[in-house]
Amino acid sequence: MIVTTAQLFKHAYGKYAVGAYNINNAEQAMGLFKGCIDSKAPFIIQISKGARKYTDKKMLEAIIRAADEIFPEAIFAVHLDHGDEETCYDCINSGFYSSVMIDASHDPFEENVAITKRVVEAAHAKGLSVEAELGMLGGVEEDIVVEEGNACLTDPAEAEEFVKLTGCDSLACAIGTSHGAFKFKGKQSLHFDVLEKIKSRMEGFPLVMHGSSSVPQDEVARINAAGGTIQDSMGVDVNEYLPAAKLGVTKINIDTDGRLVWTRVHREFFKDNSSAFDFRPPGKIFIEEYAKFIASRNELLGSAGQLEDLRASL
Ligand SMILES: O=C(CO)COP(=O)(O)O
Ligand SMILES: O=C[C@H](O)COP(=O)(O)O
Ligand SMILES: [Zn+2]
Ligand SMILES: [Zn+2]
Repeated sequence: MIVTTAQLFKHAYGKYAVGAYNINNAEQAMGLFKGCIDSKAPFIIQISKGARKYTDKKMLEAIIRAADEIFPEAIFAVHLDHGDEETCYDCINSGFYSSVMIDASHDPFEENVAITKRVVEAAHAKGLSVEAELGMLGGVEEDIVVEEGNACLTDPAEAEEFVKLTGCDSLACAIGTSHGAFKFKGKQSLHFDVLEKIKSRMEGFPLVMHGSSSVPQDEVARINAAGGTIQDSMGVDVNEYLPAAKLGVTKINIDTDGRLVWTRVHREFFKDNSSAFDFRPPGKIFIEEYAKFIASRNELLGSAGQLEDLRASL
């Protein structure tokens, strides 16, 4: 069942975070739905601009609608990830999306406010919610690369002002994470001090954490043992998901870690079966492994086991 992100956030706020997972194809959809049903968790499907172009946005929509029929117990929202203004309007008018993210965080503050305001107006007129972004994460997102030194944390006073000015429904804050597989050289903690300050100014307002993959070291080691050359790096400490959730982070975005599962499964499969050429055997393994990965993340986010309580509240 497709619901709004607002319904998911209302149930989760201050207690747990809803996992927001990017998908691009049928295998990811099957693994995601299976993992969320196995762990009894609500979830958010994220669709990036790149995912909309990978096969075709209509193909992805059809896959998700089919998954909804195959897994009738599932409760989820469909969200545009890192949208520009034009893509936001396309999604708002599609009748399929629950919410959109307008990411104008790379523009100056005033510009970010103006663009976000326009999207909020269009989205609210059709009953959709809007996630906006303030501050700048490091790493790679779509075609933008932000070097570590240029990333900047969200300013709590600015965040409060931004939300007042734009009327957005949730805010992606930069609290020390970055996109992609190359996050931190050593172990690093989230900036809980910044998060606490943001929360104290905006009690009850849902915050979003991007760049939340953990880049599991054993996963990277297995990929490299099977021929990969993924460089040494650390991700977000998974034990910090729940403390962040208690401070108002209601949506946690995880994409890279799922790609690492895909890479490990396929590298190992073809290393062990060098004459194989049927994509279905590794595809089947991937679906199972991705489902297990998703269930493990939902446990850490605290969303596991929330499905029936959420259903009763709708
Ligand atoms: O923020 C994300 C999608 O918007 C994903 O972050 P990761 O690259 O850490 O998985
Ligand atoms: O933040 C970006 C997401 O991980 C989506 O990545 P993508 O644009 O390669 O689909
Ligand atoms: Zn951004
Ligand atoms: Zn992101």
